[in-house]
Amino acid sequence: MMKIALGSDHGGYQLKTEIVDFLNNRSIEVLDVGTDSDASVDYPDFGEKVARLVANGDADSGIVVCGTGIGISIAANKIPGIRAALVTDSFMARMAKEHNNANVLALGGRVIDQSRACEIVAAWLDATFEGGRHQLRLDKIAQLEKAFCN
Ligand SMILES: O=C[C@H](O)[C@H](O)[C@H](O)COP(=O)(O)O
Repeated sequence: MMKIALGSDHGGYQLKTEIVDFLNNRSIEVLDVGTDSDASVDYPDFGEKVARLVANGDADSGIVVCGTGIGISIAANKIPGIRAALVTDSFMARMAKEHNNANVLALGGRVIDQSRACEIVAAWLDATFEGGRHQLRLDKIAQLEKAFCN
């Protein structure tokens, strides 16, 4: 069964609960790292938790949500091996997988509604990485990571 790590701050909490239901309906196992309420928390803590689960192979991929999706995607992208993509529509979601092989999807709980979020998650899950020229570009990103992270 596919496993997805899911995390948010308070700005993404409500949308996260709706995504949990959507994933459960698709028989996907959800590793929910929190947050668990609307109380104010710091998005880097949850971006890190999701990214670590994906980077170490405990989850197949991840979804992170904050108010805009910006801060939590920046945080997740600091973990080596993570390609977090902030998307706002299903075309971007499909491209994030087909071209960028994004292993973390970032969403804005104050930007998109539940139905848009579900369309986006479905488009990302159902797409397939195309490889080829796109793999060469991902290899360049991996080289950048090697050069600047130790
Ligand atoms: O990129 C950051 C996120 O959008 C946060 O969810 C946002 O900055 C939180 O703002 P506040 O603390 O004012 O609720």
